[in-house]
Amino acid sequence: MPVPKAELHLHIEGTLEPELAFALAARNGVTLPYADTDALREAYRFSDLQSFLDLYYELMAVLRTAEDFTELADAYLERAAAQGVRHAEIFFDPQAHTARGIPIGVVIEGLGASLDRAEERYGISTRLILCFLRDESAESALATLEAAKPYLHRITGVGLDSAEVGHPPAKFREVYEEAARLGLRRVAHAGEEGPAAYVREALDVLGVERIDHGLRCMEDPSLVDRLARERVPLTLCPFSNVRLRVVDTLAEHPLRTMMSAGLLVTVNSDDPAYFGGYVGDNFDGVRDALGLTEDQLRELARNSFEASFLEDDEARRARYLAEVEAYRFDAAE
Ligand SMILES: Nc1ncnc2[nH]cnc12
Ligand SMILES: [Zn+2]
Repeated sequence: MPVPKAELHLHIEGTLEPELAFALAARNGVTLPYADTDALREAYRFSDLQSFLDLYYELMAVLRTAEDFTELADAYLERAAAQGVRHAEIFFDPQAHTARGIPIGVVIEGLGASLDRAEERYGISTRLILCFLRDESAESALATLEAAKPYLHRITGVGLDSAEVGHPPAKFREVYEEAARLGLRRVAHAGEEGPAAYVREALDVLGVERIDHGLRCMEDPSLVDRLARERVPLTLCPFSNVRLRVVDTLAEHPLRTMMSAGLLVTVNSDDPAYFGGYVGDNFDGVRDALGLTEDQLRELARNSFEASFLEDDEARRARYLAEVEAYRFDAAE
């Protein structure tokens, strides 16, 4: 069994595997502009974040009913469990669905039906994080949070994703203030393609507790010092960074340098159906490409639970951390 871990940066729509996409397309009478799953996989060659997002939003057309969202989450949880995931904090993009006429309640209740039985079926505890699309307007983000109010019992926090450059965090000050008033936790993608200044802005203007990606903080040494001192978690996604050309190769990924700088980093899969692997595959990939030691892998697993939003269940966090300490790498596989 792989090392126990939490996954903290995972877009549920990014777990849509080609086989499920075609099955849902057939069920819902949606025509995809690809002949078959092989032709679709051929399209998974990305030049940057936007070229990925174009396909990611296009394929969402197959998700129409609550059952579709339940099936999508079930498929992710099953794969995640097999890769050692014990806790998952799952992003979803409501505006990508409401824009197609799918009510937000269908999305949340569909995902919720899967998450309600995740512990019993897959041994995974879960949280749901509602993300705003940063290339949509601030008003649209506010309307989305308003529409989510009947479902807040299912939502732990808010996030910010989609095309980063040109959409700085400060654009969403008001909706993050409202989210804080509602008692929601706050995270944001920053420093993936955008500059280190966006990471600072996410902390200072949006009050986020974790940064998703955050890679480009490395261009600003005083920001690195601050992130390390304040123990702000960074949810890294190594396979994603290679596929979206944020880094050239896995061997050049700054993960190790970031750990050495004292940063609280975690390893995650982002959009595993598109980027060549789930979170355990990302762990194996960086272990091999960067020559990580067992101690470093254990540190990454420990970090994932420390960075998780388990403050409402510290007993569970302690149990997971004990599992990490008891794990024997030499007995694996
Ligand atoms: N890596 C990523 N960056 C920004 N938005 C996303 N939405 C899904 N994956 C994303
Ligand atoms: Zn992401």
